[in-house]
Order: sequence, then C-alpha cells, then structure tokens
Amino acid sequence: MTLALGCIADDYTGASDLANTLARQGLRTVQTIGLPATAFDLSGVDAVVVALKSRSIPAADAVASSQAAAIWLRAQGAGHVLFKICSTFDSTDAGNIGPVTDALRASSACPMVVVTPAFPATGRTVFQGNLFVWSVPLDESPLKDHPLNPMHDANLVRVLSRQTATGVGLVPLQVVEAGVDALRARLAQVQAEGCGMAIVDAVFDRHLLTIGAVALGYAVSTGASGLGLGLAAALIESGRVTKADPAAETEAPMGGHAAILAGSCSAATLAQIDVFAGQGPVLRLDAERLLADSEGQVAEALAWARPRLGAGPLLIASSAAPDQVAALRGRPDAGSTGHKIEQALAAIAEGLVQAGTRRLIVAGGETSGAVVDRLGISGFRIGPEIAAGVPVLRALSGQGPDMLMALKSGNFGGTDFFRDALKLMP
Ligand SMILES: Nc1ncnc2c1ncn2[C@@H]1O[C@H](COP(=O)(O)OP(=O)(O)O)[C@@H](O)[C@H]1O
Ligand SMILES: O=C(O)[C@@H](O)C(=O)COP(=O)(O)O
Repeated sequence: MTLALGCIADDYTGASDLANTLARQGLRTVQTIGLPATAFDLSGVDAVVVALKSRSIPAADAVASSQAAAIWLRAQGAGHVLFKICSTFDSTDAGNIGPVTDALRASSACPMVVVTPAFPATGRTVFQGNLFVWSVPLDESPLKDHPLNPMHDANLVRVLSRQTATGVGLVPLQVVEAGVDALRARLAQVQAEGCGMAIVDAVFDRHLLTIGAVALGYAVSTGASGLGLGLAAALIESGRVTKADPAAETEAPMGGHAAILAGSCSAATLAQIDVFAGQGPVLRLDAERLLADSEGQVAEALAWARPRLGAGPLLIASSAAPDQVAALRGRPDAGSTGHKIEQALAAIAEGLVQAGTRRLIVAGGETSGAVVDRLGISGFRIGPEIAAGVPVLRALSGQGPDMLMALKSGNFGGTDFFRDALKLMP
C-alpha cells in the first residue's frame, strides 16, 4: 500500500493539528517526529505528517529538512505533498513559508502552488488576501505580540511576496465560491501572469473542499489544517482513499502522573493558565531568572513538582504577558532567549517523566518541539479531539517513553482547555 498524502509540518503542534484534521476526515494518519530513523511500517496508513521544527530556523536549514522530508514522502508513494504552515501565517520576511514553498515547487516541477492558511474551525479566514483571526485582521490579533514572529501585516500577498522571488497571485473569494472550474481557470491565469504561488481566499469549509479538489491536481500545496480538510475530502471523494472511522480504535487508559507545561505567551494560553490556577497547583517561572540560571531554576521547579505529582495534575509555565515579553526582546541576547526558555521547559519535562509523569500537555509550538525532542519520542498515533486543532496523542510504542500527550498550539482551545484535555487522557 502506498501513501495517499504526504505532509510536512513546520512545527509539532501544527503537525498534530493537521493529523487530527486528516484523521477526523477519515484518513488513517500517523505523525512522525522528523524522518523515521529506521524502516517504517506504513501498512494501512493513508497519510503521514512529518513534524519538523523548521518554522523559526534559518531558511536554508528549513529548506533542506523540508526537501528531505518531501523526498522520503514521495518515495513512500505520496502523490501530493502538503506543506503545513501556521493558520496565522507565522513567518518573517526571511521565511520560511516562501523559501520552503519555492524549493518544494522547484523539486517537483510544480507550476503553481495554492497557498491558504484558512482554518474556519479556529476562526482563521482569508478574504481578498487578508487573514482574519476571528473578527480582527491578523496584525490586530494577539499575533502582533508573538515573541518569535510578531505579525504586523494582514495582507498575505504582500507578506508572501517579501519571502519569494516568484510572483504571488490572488484568487478572491468570488472565484472560489464559483467552484472548481473557476478556480482552475483563475490559477492558470495567475500562472500565465508569471506567478508561481497564489493566496486563495476561504471563509467557510465549503471553500476548502473546492480548494482541496483543485490543489490535489498539483504536486504541492501550502496551507493550514483547513487545506488538509479539503485535500482529505478530495482523496475520499475521488476513491483514492476509503474513509476510515476515526472513533474505531479504543485505547487502554495510560495512568501515571499528569502535568502541563506552558511556554506559549499567547492570549489564549495565558487565559487557560489563569483558569487552571483555580483547579490545581501552578508554578509560574520567572523568565529573567530562568535565563540567568537555567539549571538552578529547572532543579527548583522539579523540587516543587515532585511532591505534588501524586496529588493530581499540576502546571508549570514560563508564559508571560506581552509587556514582559517586550521587555525581554530589548535584551542584547534577545535572539536566543526563546530557545533557552524552551530548553529549560524541555529539561523540566524530562524530569517530570523520570518522576512518573505519563500524561503530559504542552502549550506552545516551539515549546512542544523542544519537549518532544528531549523525550526522544519518534512519532504519535492520533487519538480523540480535545478542541479544534488539538488531538490526544499516543507515543508510538517501543520508541521513547510510553505516554499520552497533547501538543496545544498557543492560540488554540477554550479557557478550560487543560481540564478538557485531562478528561480525555485517563
Ligand atoms: N516569559 C517569556 N518571555 C519571552 N519569551 C518566552 C517566555 N516564555 C516562553 N517564551 C518563548 O516564547 C516562544 C513561544 O513560542 P511557542 O512555544 O511556539 O508558542 P506559540 O504556540 O504561542 O507560538 C518560545 O520560544 C518560548 O520559549
Ligand atoms: O495552524 C495552526 O494555527 C497550528 O496548527 C499551528 O501551527 C500552531 O503553531 P503554534 O501557535 O506555534 O503552536
């Protein structure tokens, strides 16, 4: 059996978000952490999401790791490769959405790449090329304060044009609404005008079904979970995949201690931490102290956690409000602070697992990447959905610790997300 769909995600939360969407649509989906080191049994698998930590690294490195993933996915039979980016288009003028899309396009001789971060289930819509987060344009949303890639422009044609030498066209909503033929014709038109990519508007899932049906005709596409939804539906509609029942597998409870680690500074995560503070013990780490004495702070956090783990779930967070994040950005070592904080949280995760934690929730994409890497987990099977874009993950047995995880994108989930997650992670 060969793969129907290959996906490359630029971070680990994004990968589990996409894997969740594909699984809910009926594709038998596995998430790998990087490329599998050994031969990987793909029998019965329709889609693989290769999770990379490539969103905030130098563009050349992101291109190299994404190309390697694409080569592997195509060798497994994937006829289409989806480059999964963030639904809030997290990137800088240096990349990495443009450079990676360029490279994947070139290596598969794909004349045109459909690009859309729309994901209506989480309020991400694109209209006339402008990205909205619920009711506000991207540049007025909490993403304007992101510690690594603050987003100051909602116009994605402009944003992407700064990242690539190829022309970036626009397919407006009225064309998508008119259906697959109109969309194909418009893509051919923008291609004839010299564009190699096009931002495609989408407001409702029905638009993503149209976009997925058309995008499947190309070798590569770039987008968030909404595009995954459209591609999955098109694969089933075309008969290339037989729809699976996502609820068919029942799993034994995991047991063990439960803990939550938060490194996201998003508005949603800050609110979720406040709500959890009324339900269980919370340790708020001080970023300045963490940066000054990482080892000491990690040891202190673990000394705080160990005696409490037996009594129920606890939460440890470095998360801070925008003014504190901005203050840190003024430091001379600002370029490396995010990474250092991630590594400290990863070390705490390692200590928690050594102390018997088997159910771990991580808030934040980069943070999740650091934690999963530190734990040596090589992949996940996809469990029930906790909230839009966040599934329960079961570490693939025999590789890394046996455990349940939830990798929450900073901005996803309702205010009671942590309790919702723990209920589904027995
Ligand atoms: N108090 C803090 N001040 C500044 N940056 C922080 C703080 N706490 C965590 N960070 C960093 O902010 C970044 C958050 O990114 P990420 O984990 O991807 O969250 P999100 O999912 O919200 O994007 C990480 O690099 C993290 O280490
Ligand atoms: O598409 C999305 O919004 C998410 O899947 C995603 O990529 C999240 O990234 P982080 O907010 O950095 O976790």
